[in-house]
Amino acid sequence: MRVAGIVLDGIDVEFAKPGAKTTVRVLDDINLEVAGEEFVCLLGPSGCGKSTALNLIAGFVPPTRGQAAVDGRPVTGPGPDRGVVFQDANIFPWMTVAKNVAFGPSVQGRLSGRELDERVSHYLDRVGLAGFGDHLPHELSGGMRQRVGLARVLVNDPPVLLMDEPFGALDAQTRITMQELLLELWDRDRKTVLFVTHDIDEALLLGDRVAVMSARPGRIKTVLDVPLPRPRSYDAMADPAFVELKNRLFHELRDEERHVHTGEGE
Ligand SMILES: Nc1ncnc2c1ncn2[C@@H]1O[C@H](COP(=O)(O)OP(=O)(O)OP(=O)(O)O)[C@@H](O)[C@H]1O
Repeated sequence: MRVAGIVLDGIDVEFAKPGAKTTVRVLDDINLEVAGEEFVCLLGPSGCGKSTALNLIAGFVPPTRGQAAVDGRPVTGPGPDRGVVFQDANIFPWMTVAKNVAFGPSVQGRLSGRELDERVSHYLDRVGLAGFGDHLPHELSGGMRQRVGLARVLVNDPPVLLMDEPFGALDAQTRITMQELLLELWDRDRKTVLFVTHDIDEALLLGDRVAVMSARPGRIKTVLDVPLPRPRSYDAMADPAFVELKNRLFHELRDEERHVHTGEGE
């Protein structure tokens, strides 16, 4: 099956300044193509517009200029072809894990009760939560809640996954476990992924390419290939190619952080 790609073509996004009649430009002439089944990480300093770019592809934010397209169709709003995973797992606290995962497909109403149960247990199994279907979210750790968040999106089988720092709130060890889980899921069931992060290790461990954004207004400053073999695991971080790329990205990001702190580009 051909999987949808993403195209950002000449995108500007401007927001109204609170209390003023002027606008502030957050994204400036963003051009980026993510091929079908490609995993691209969007890396940049805080406030450079990474989430805005992701929200634009998700259809939550309209462009001021330019156009975003998924699978060749212009993005005009949210749609089932794009699954979005946020830092906060975004799960309903009053529903069991299984009911949370079943929520999307049950709203669509296309599956029989039995098909839905099978699908939910399949995805719970895939994210390592077999046996936790009856638990309530408050009974789970942060990592487990994020597994539920992933299953909730994967169960709809969207061809495109948009992930906004999904592991950003987790402790270091859990974060690595979740990164390895995502690698394993993606290796088996390729999707087109745009993954926002400000963590260089995470970007290099996960991505086929890393697009580095400049400080505000956000532009795509550099796009690096990550030629590390797959399947990857945490051990990839010891690869000399990883260390070299990390060094390059560190300097790219440090330059941009300096712009943030000196107010350049505002
Ligand atoms: N809806 C909005 N209205 C006005 N300003 C906004 C809106 N959304 C984002 N911004 C501003 O746009 C800028 C970029 O925000 P965005 O969240 O996209 O950056 P980011 O790179 O994801 O940041 P971080 O890494 O800190 O999460 C920020 O200055 C933010 O305050």
